[in-house]
Amino acid sequence: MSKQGVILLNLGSPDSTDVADVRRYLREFLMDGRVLDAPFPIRWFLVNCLILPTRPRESAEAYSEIWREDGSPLILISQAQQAAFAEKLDIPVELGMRYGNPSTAGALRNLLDQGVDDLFIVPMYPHYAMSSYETAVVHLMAAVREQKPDLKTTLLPPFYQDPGYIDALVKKAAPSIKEGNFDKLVFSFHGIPQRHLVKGDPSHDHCLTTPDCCNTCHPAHATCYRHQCAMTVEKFVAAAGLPKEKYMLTFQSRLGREPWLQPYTDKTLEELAEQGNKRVKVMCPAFTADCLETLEEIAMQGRDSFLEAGGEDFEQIPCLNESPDFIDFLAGKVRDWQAGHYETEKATPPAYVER
Ligand SMILES: C=CC1=C(C)c2cc3[nH]c(cc4nc(cc5[nH]c(cc1n2)c(C)c5CCC(=O)O)C(CCC(=O)O)=C4C)c(C)c3C=C
Ligand SMILES: [Fe+2]
Ligand SMILES: [Fe+2]
Repeated sequence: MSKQGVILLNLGSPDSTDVADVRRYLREFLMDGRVLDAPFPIRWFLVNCLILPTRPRESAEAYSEIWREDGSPLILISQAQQAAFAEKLDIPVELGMRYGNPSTAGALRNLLDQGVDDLFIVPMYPHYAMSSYETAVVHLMAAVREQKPDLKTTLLPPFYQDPGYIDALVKKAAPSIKEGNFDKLVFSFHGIPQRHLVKGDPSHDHCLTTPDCCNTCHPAHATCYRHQCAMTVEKFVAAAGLPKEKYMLTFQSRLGREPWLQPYTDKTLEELAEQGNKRVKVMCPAFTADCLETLEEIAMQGRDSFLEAGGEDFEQIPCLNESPDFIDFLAGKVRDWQAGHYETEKATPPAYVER
């Protein structure tokens, strides 16, 4: 008899708002070759000589604005998701962060200590990006190799257009949008460098080769973050019945000088206000838990710049967090796995025949 377990993966927060803790977290985050993908010596120079001397202080201040009495919102919300999830299932559920604590290796160890030998992996990212979904999974699989190479594992694919996820998003937004009392709903996704899209295109012949590449059927979309974000928006507005003039898709949180996915959220919010849009709602579907990027960058900085540019009413619609519809949706995925609806990763290669 095998023993099943679930691991939820997210990116993580610093342990506290102390500059030293934020520096340690940023070093781990930015030395990840899937986040800053320059060759190691250049990455080392960028991180240690250009970013770490100043950014930890600025980031620590930003974290202090959103920090709760008992810790980081991202960690606390993720733990609440874990608890809500565990209540729905009768198997162990652990939470592992890519950077910082609780660590992915520790979460795996806890599951193995409980005798788990069949693991369902749930990256809490609806969209595939090298710097979110991929790095979290690769990091876990390195821990699996170290701790129990023969562990049976099954991976939940990105769920960016799954009707259950879209339905949970629509229900979350409903109290804010159902009266139609807004000029624009902005879907703001965490950005990535444009270069990452091209790098992640397995066909080497699609992403960003034409302006509307994301609307053309192509196998590259299995790993195309921009396509997957656009699909989330398309499915959402179809389900919510929103006309084209009522919404926009933008990308936030850029870092460095190279071009990231556009349009940029910060510039768009100012432009919207300048064009006379008085009431704006923003939702951030790339995050399943509220965090620095939603609570500080959007709900504080975004609000300030929108109001300063002439806007009057601004709302950041909360992420899915521990909303019952979202937890039910994920619990349904676990039940599908338990019912054998996912293929296992084990495949027997054909015998090698010498010619
Ligand atoms: C959709 C999810 C995310 C993608 C894609 C992503 C890409 C990405 N991020 C950075 C740089 C930073 N991100 C930081 C924090 C952070 N990012 C995400 C999600 C995605 N990042 C989360 C959930 C968080 C954690 C927020 C929290 O509440 O703790 C940070 C640290 C904070 C700061 O100093 O701004 C950095 C730095 C890059 C460069 C990148 C793509 C290449
Ligand atoms: Fe990020
Ligand atoms: Fe694309």
